[in-house]
Amino acid sequence: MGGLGIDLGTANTVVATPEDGVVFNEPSFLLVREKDPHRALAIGQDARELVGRTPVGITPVRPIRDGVIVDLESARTFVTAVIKRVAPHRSYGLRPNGVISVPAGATPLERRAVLEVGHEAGLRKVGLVPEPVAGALGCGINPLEARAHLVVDIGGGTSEVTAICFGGILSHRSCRLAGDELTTALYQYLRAEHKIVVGELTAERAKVGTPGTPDGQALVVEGRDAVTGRARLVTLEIEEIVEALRPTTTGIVQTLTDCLEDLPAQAIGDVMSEGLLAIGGGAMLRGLSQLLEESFGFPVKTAERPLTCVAEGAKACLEHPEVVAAYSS
Ligand SMILES: Nc1ncnc2c1ncn2[C@@H]1O[C@H](COP(=O)(O)OP(=O)(O)OP(=O)(O)O)[C@@H](O)[C@H]1O
Repeated sequence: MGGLGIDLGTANTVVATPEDGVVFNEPSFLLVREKDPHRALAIGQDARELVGRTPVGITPVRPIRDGVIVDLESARTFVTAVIKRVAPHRSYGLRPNGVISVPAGATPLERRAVLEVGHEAGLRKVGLVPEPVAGALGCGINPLEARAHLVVDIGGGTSEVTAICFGGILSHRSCRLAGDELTTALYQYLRAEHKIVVGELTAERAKVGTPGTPDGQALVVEGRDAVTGRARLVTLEIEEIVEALRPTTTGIVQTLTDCLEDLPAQAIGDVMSEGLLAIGGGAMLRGLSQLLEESFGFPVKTAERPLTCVAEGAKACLEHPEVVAAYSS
């Protein structure tokens, strides 16, 4: 059976299909003409690259904030363009079915907005699944078994901590301390401590690290001196980055603590023996899994593919509608 598993994220949108796996994995950005907001000029990476250098009359839009749709019209334009991009090459028939992930804490109104956008963007049947449930499924965990699983999803806009068991949510907490906030914290640290102003993309690169370089290697960051305005380089040791981000990561630890406090004792036993599953791009932050293990004393397993496991789980739901049905309320 065909169809699309869709993770509509604040930072990235990922689409997976049963036939081909991940077929779209790009930033949730859209570029439109102000006079014609229904037509996408560019989406994803192409649109993201133009941020900060768009000509007059053209606007970059992020239709998703904190995991939920903030602008129905641009979300519809964005999702329609994404489906057009991934669907023509495949034999889905005219209107593919879709399962879309939503934050576990989404309100009924926010869930309805996603359903509406899915239908209007051309999907035939649309199912919704909570992100931690999809993420767990995408990592090979059965979210219907009679055993508690604790999932932390550190995305672009929010960190969500959710305990799931037997088709239901045991406890859930979320905070707005996630990838975007970590990037902002690093930007502010560089300005305050090193008197250097960097671009958003530079701060993001410093947070993520350079692919292919060893984890402990220092980073050289380029920016503008806050006083003289001249270009300047700063070398940042990894330990310094970890410390600069400490106030934000401590907030994420607090959210986990709050969620654990709501858990029944029997479920705590499951979590102690099985540990915590960390998903979302922020789960790859250097030093984070060690911090969580030190704070809670149980193992932390970072997903093998933290950025795509939610879409892969949503795709798996196409073949397991019982998961969508169980977690639909
Ligand atoms: N190696 C890395 N280290 C730290 N952060 C990373 C790394 N790779 C990606 N990120 C961050 O992960 C975030 C994106 O994660 P993800 O795609 O899971 O979020 P999202 O699903 O779009 O957001 P949300 O769940 O809030 O809607 C970005 O802030 C990005 O900077």
